[in-house]
Amino acid sequence: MEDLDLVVEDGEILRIEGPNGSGKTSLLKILTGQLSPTSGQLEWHGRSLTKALRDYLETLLFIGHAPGVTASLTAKENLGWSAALADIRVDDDAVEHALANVGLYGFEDVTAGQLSAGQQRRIALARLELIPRPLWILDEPFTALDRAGVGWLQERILAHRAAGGAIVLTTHHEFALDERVRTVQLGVVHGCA
Ligand SMILES: Nc1ncnc2c1ncn2[C@@H]1O[C@H](COP(=O)(O)OP(=O)(O)OP(=O)(O)O)[C@@H](O)[C@H]1O
Repeated sequence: MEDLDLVVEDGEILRIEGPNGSGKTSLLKILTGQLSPTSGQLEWHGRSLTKALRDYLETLLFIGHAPGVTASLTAKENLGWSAALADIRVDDDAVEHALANVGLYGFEDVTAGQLSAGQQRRIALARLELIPRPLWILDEPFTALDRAGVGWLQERILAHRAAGGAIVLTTHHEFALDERVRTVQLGVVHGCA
């Protein structure tokens, strides 16, 4: 990545585009504090991200390329752990409600390893329902979702923006958000066209 200069405002969707290997996931790792850039700087509310990292991470909800669920835990346990790691106190009803909202009613007590790829992705996405954070950073969130799941996620993203939230995402999927989605194009990787 070179000459990358971007600002993400409240109430904005920023889509990172680029071919395989162009650095989309690496950029998201930099934006989530998991990787340090070799040069350049990141700021959050005018403060250097290095200094503001703790405060920044409390505003952030990151869902990575892999669903990040533990196969041996049930859907409910996975989501409960996610909430605990985010320091959010939730009761069983809230967890079950979030799972129902992502279409996992009746699967609450099934271990994630026994669920399909799309259902595991839905457990991860249930964090969006349960953990209130203004900034969402989502790496390929549409992966493995069926048409209904894609529709739900599109609506959820638009609702988050309408509520003043910000979303940074990567996706290879064509999706129907709207013309107000800003796009950053990362470099071309040579190879198959
Ligand atoms: N852990 C790593 N160590 C060394 N190089 C890495 C590492 N992770 C990624 N890279 C390099 O960075 C490049 C960009 O990888 P990245 O995962 O950011 O691409 P991407 O745009 O997200 O790709 P895709 O569309 O396939 O998900 C890779 O081709 C690889 O050369």
